[in-house]
Amino acid sequence: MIHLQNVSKTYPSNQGKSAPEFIAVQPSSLQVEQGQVYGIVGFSGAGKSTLLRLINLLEVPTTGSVHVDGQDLTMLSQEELRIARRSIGMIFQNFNLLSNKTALQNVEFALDVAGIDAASRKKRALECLDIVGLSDKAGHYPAQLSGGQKQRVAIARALANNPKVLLCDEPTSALDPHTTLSLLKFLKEINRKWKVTIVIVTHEINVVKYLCDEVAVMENGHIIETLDMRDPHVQPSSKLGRFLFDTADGFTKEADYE
Ligand SMILES: Nc1ncnc2c1ncn2[C@@H]1O[C@H](COP(=O)(O)OP(=O)(O)OP(=O)(O)O)[C@@H](O)[C@H]1O
Repeated sequence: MIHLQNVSKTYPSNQGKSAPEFIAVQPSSLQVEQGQVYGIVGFSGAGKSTLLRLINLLEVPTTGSVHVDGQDLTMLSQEELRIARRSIGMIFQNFNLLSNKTALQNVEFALDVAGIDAASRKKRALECLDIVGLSDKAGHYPAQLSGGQKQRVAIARALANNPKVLLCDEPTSALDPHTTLSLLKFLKEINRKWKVTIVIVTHEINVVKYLCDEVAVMENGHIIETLDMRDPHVQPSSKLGRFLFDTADGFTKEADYE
């Protein structure tokens, strides 16, 4: 479903033109099968979000190709890319809801962008709010919703166009443990019920253990190893992988890693 081949991302230095560029993602390859939940873990600044955003070309790769559902997104025109992106939903740590729109209008927005007419838009948006269990909050503004509810609206918006892929950028980082668990259960259900392929960036190894079929461990812009989480005897071979996985309570403290 997703195949990144030798993708890299370099940013110009903010220290002036003569300073060296910054390589956020070193040439990396990654393959995600249809229906998988794929995790990307690592410490802050490792390049996880950048790698995720390369999948829907929110970041244009400096090198390499990005195949999603059989199409090389780097070869598409802007209009073709706009259409291809309907198959790729995304949710963010801070929800990214429009504060001046209600829950319903936020979901409708994604359908509006996709050119769906007003009547069908409302019907589908209500359906999506129902899927996330928020029909009764359709008229509420983001400020009137809890963090977990906001993330559910964001998920409803991401699902509105029936995506094949859902990209999740630290979706539980702003949530308390109880809300996190209920959201993870919900993401699992979306994956199982609607066969949506999920890629999730997280720094919480518990999220990986609960949700992921496979995980890529990132350090300094490199994917240093990938692990099959379906294997009950899976053993990380990298120092960072062992540190992340062996932390007793599953939550990692970067300050403890040397
Ligand atoms: N637009 C940009 N311009 C310049 N540098 C950037 C840009 N976006 C990201 N970076 C840099 O690239 C590196 C990787 O960032 P990225 O957000 O991908 O890391 P991350 O692993 O997701 O970290 P976090 O968990 O803190 O979000 C960081 O050092 C960051 O400062």
